[in-house]
Amino acid sequence: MKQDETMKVKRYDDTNVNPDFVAERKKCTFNIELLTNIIDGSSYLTETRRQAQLAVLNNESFSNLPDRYYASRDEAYAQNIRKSAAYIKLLKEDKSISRAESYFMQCLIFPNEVPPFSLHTTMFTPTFESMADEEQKKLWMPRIENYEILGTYIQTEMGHGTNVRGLETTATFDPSTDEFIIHSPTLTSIKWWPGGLGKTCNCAIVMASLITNGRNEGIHPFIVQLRDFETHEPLKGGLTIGDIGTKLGFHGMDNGFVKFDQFRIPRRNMLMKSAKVTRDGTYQKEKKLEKLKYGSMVFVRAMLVFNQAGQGLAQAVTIAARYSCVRRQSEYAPGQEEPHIIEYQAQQHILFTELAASYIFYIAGNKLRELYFTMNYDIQKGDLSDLPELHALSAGLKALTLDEAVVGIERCRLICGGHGYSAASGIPKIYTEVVAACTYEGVHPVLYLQTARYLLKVYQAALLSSSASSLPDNQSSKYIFRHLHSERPRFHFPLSFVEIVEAFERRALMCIEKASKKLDGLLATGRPHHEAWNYSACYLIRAAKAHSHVYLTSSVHEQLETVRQEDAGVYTVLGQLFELYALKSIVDHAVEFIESCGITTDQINICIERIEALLLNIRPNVLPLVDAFDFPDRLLGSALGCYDGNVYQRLYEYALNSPLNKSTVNVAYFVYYIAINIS
Ligand SMILES: CCCCCCCC/C=C\CCCCCCCC(=O)SCCNC(=O)CCNC(=O)[C@H](O)C(C)(C)COP(=O)(O)OP(=O)(O)OC[C@H]1O[C@@H](n2cnc3c(N)ncnc32)[C@H](O)[C@@H]1OP(=O)(O)O
Ligand SMILES: Cc1cc2nc3c(=O)[nH]c(=O)nc-3n(C[C@H](O)[C@H](O)[C@H](O)COP(=O)(O)OP(=O)(O)OC[C@H]3O[C@@H](n4cnc5c(N)ncnc54)[C@H](O)[C@@H]3O)c2cc1C
Repeated sequence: MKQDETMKVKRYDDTNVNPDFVAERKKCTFNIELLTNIIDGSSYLTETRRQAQLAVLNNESFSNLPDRYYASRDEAYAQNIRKSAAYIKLLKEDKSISRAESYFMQCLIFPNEVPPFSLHTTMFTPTFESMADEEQKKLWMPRIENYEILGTYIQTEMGHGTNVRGLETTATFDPSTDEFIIHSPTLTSIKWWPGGLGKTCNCAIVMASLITNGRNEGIHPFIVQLRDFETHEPLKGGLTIGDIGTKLGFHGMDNGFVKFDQFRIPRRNMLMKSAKVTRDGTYQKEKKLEKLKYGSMVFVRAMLVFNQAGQGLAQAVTIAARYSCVRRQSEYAPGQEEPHIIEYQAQQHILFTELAASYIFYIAGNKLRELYFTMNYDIQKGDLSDLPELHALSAGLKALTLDEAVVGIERCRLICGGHGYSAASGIPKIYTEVVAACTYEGVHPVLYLQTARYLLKVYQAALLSSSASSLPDNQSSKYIFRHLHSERPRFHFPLSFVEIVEAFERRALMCIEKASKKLDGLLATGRPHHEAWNYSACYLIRAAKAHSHVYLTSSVHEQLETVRQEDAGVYTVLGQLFELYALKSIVDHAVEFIESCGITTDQINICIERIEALLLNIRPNVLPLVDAFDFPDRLLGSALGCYDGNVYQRLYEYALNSPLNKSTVNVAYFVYYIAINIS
């Protein structure tokens, strides 16, 4: 990115900071900058992010006016389009902007929003790059990279989302014209939900059932132009396109629908890397590459762990923590000043356990992102051996971390009392964005079941093997082999970090064993496989959750081992957060740990006591620990969570800006009450 000499705006306003915050920050016992570097991945990435954020703050085109919480849907969409145009213009003009820089910029330009063009970068382009053949890439990629083509990813239909194989849209090959005819045969086959489809994108990858020579060959991807490149009008020839209307959140996003009515596209618009239809209508496929078509779902699921679960929860925690250090309430000691609400143990228990969870999701999410890029390198070269592992891991972790994050975000809102319910707190916006991710890219029961399917296969393999050596080191399920053939250790309390990881592994192994037994038991009674599978779902889902917890604890433990060599202060606080998250999970799932690890209820009580001790340990560092996330105020968009702690002044300004305050007597009130009473 070109450096701008005129950069003047600071990321924080560090003048006029609330004195309570100054006192809180003095209590810090560790090096905040080092922790920030760990969260970002390196000091280089911290610096890159800060430069990118400064570039956004210094550029007036990226302002959030009209106020994002008062904007109507029309205004919210228009604002996103204005900012998108400025952002894309910048990317086109400054080719030195790296991928990382553009990512950091995008997060701040569209705070807690998925902007209308985002499907272009997260799904459309990756799917095209992965599924198109070399000739197709040469033809299309320059216009895709140049944003002349702005694409979305069209898969879900009004009647089918989860069951991708059940999609009804057809792409029938017509050899007389060398074209595919895309068609929505029913109301339920209308494509529904794709981001940016309603008003913004001019092209799309459309997933449809390929029919050639009278045979249905299953779901395949096609690149389809939807709008005229000059006028942006929907193309003629059988397209009805629109916006699907108001949703829980995503107000600035035009999630859309499209009905295809015998719409024709050239044969070569089918993406032909792993399967193709020749000029005479012959269908050929490379079976080994078949699952590549699901690749972009794996990509986004893997990214959502750090991007939505980690970052979303961390933002809500930052807001709740800062507010808790400002807000005073209730008489604690008779006759004395009201304490900050952070001093109440009940507040600490919620806040600090969510703080711990946000660190765990962030750090494990970063590791998963790295793993994705490492494994995907081979996958794209045609070696798909790591794909099942990557699919199982990303599906389970997407589900588990987002399930826990949305509950955590809501808990953070609740511990802010009444002001948490105001949009000005920033938390409602974070919640509506993050909870969307619980639905898109796959609903969670379905994703857990995908993970469980993989785990049972690994378990079966482990039963037949006597060592773990047959699994590569990067496989997260290697513990199944290791523990299946080894004695359960005696756990000592309080648990060491190494013991914590092993306890999670033992619990997961037990859940997998139980799921396997349940399934086998039902099969043994003569039930067909699909029925036995369905009635084992509760066991299978428990196994998938337990396995995902193993990845969270083991990957953060691995990070802790590195930090231990680097800095004692950071190691201590990160270790406290790790322990708190782990012990709370053990207490929450006590029955499973008692049964799998041979521990007692008394030992669970030791964990409960230890949690209380950890709350006291974490207390002095609470503000520095959220400062380490290094979120600019603009990203948080919160009167309660700003860096300077001037909560009440900002709340008052927010209220004064309410559109309802533009007049002293409201027009509607005048018309329906005063005018009627007068007559
Ligand atoms: C540094 C960069 C940072 C970037 C940051 C980015 C942040 C992003 C933030 C914000 C942007 C996002 C904005 C919104 C985007 C929203 C987009 C959408 O929502 S698009 C719609 C998604 N739709 C679903 O997810 C449907 C869910 N359904 C499915 O996934 C499948 O169809 C499923 C799993 C239910 C299929 O089930 P079956 O049983 O019918 O499977 P069969 O198709 O027959 O396949 C069976 C085999 O394929 C494997 N498989 C299934 N899915 C796989 C996959 N994804 N990858 C690999 N293998 C897969 C299975 O494990 C199985 O393998 P075996 O036979 O056991 O070996
Ligand atoms: C904000 C948002 C953005 C989106 N963006 C896009 C996009 O860009 N492109 C796109 O193509 N799609 C998009 N989607 C669609 C999204 O991917 C689907 O909504 C999602 O995959 C779920 O499908 P469905 O809505 O049909 O739910 P269904 O599949 O009908 O599921 C409904 C419920 O039934 C249960 N269920 C269903 N099947 C099973 C099963 N096999 N086992 C157990 N339980 C089951 C689950 O509880 C599930 O929640 C978006 C959705 C949202 C909310």
